[in-house]
Amino acid sequence: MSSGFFGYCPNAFVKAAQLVKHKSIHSSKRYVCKNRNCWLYGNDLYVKRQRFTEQRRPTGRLPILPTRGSWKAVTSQSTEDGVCSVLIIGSGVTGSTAAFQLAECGVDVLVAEKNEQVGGNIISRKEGGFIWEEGPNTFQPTPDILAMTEKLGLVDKLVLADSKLPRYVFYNDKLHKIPSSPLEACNLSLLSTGGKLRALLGAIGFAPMNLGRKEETVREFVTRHLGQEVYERLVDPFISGVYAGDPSKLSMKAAFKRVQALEEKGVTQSLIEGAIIRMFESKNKKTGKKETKVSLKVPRGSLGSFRDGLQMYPTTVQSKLSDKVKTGWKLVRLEKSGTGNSHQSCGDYFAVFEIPNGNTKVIRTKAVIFTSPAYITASLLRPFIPIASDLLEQIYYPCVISVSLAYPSSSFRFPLSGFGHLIPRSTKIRTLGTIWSSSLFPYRVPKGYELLSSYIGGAQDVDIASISEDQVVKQVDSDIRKILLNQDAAFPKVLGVHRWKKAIPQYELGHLSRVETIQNQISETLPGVLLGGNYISGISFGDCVSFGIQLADRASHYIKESSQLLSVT
Ligand SMILES: Cc1cc2nc3c(=O)[nH]c(=O)nc-3n(C[C@H](O)[C@H](O)[C@H](O)COP(=O)(O)OP(=O)(O)OC[C@H]3O[C@@H](n4cnc5c(N)ncnc54)[C@H](O)[C@@H]3O)c2cc1C
Ligand SMILES: C=Cc1c2[nH]c(c1C)Cc1[nH]c(c(CCC(=O)O)c1C)Cc1[nH]c(c(C)c1CCC(=O)O)Cc1[nH]c(c(C)c1C=C)C2
Repeated sequence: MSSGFFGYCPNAFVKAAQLVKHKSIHSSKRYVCKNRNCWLYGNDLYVKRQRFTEQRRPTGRLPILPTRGSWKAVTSQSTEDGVCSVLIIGSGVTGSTAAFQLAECGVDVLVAEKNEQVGGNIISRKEGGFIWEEGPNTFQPTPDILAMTEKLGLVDKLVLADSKLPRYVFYNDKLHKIPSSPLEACNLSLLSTGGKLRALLGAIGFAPMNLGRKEETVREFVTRHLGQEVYERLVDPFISGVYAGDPSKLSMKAAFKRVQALEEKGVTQSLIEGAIIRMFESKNKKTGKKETKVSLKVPRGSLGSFRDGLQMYPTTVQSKLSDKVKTGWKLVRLEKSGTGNSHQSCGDYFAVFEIPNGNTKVIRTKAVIFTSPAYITASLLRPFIPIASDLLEQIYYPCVISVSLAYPSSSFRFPLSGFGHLIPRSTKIRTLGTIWSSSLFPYRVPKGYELLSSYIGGAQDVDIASISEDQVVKQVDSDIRKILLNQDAAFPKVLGVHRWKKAIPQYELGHLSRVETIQNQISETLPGVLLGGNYISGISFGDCVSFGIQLADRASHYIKESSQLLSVT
């Protein structure tokens, strides 16, 4: 036994050994130590040490008499308050999509959401003639989103922003238009002549090879192909505007499958350059996937939302599924019924919830879809898959704060027309970027106002987490003044400040193999448990919709197969 093994729980090992030896525990039950850092399950002891869990079999010298001490049995295999075929944890875009699809196929589904409102990351607000978003702002209307829009009866609520609205990068005290084609890239004011030549060299094939074919960060990949300037002035701000991330930590392969795939297929470098430019229009388009057939057509490249904001999507699912969506239900524990070989058993699960009035509800279900963030799913599944839970916990979510401000139109140096601007981290401006929301959707502001949605924080500014709301607003306002406003512009109306303590999962080096290991352990240990959410599917709204549809498909197959198995045996 190594010293310090027990971390926070001295004597846990001895106590556990006593319990096992003297058979004062039941092997199919789970026991948790008072401080919740150690637990016993199936005769094995698990001890949590910082971010890792060690698994030990308590054997050896067993002194003194058995005592339950600070250990408590937590496997109640309680009688249930309700039953469903598929339980979905979380009502964000992934959970809402999966739930609606399953209900459409006649599967008995139940959604449990810990918050009082559905939507997860999606929060749309409406007040005083303004409509604004505190989470995602727009989506690229993929065939799956359009198909769901039709099925949900939301076609007349779909709003589209002009696809031609340019994106800008603020660099050297000027706004520079991002090119939307390789031709426009030649006239790009953002790059110096040297920077353009370096990118051109890469484009015609003079880029060093990735010797050893190691997994590259976004920074390594881009500087290798296109040079430092393209990286610093174009790709670093793009990464802010999608991941709020650090390009020297993100995995190229995981974050931008499509661009990396071009190189792996041996496609010429110039295509890589073109693809990087197109990242700004359409990132991560899936290849080889059967396209969903949809009658609703929209102009290519347009950006979508719904009349009162993106939250109309989950609230419409909620109203269609009525009492099958439970808000204020927080899953606190999952229990597995039955013992025996988990590969063969299609045993049920008991899900234990805390509900608003301080009571508990227990739901029995055949399958569970977890769409909760990785770190929450880790804590819920730790008793069954401790190693995979450690991997889930390693997925980093930085803090991002969204700040929605309204200024009189007269405050601006020029008429606002564009998607918004992003700011490279090499400048001294702290805000990551600002969406010119009233330019995208003019009906969302009262006449005479402009609405700006800014984002601050992210993986390269971890100190933001400890800054007060007032300071954040002052910082964002002062950054906007440097870029868009007249000197005498009045202080804005502050519509909303939302601190996303854990905003967006970062697809760092090793992400894809981490997810593969997690998925393998789940399918080996927990039949009928499926994982979804933006740390697996891809982070965009569209990725989550598509993955929600796939999850529904897999869950309904599982239900069919397991009921066939039961009728045969
Ligand atoms: C600030 C910000 C801006 C963004 N901008 C864009 C954008 O413009 N365009 C775009 O395409 N994407 C954008 N995204 C990304 C996109 O919004 C997300 O990837 C997507 O909304 C995630 O959906 P989800 O369903 O996977 O997860 P979530 O929205 O995180 O949903 C998970 C749900 O699980 C619930 N839950 C957690 N624990 C429990 C529990 N124990 N019991 C019950 N329920 C539980 C949570 O309350 C939550 O509702 C943005 C994200 C953020 C944070
Ligand atoms: C500055 C912070 C952020 C802004 N948006 C996000 C963050 C972290 C999150 C985000 N934005 C988009 C996506 C979906 C990505 C996808 O795969 O489609 C996510 C997760 C969309 C997006 N936003 C911008 C771009 C270039 C994209 C990709 C595709 C598209 O064009 O729609 C640009 C952008 N984002 C933000 C700003 C201020 C900005 C400015 C140009 C905010």
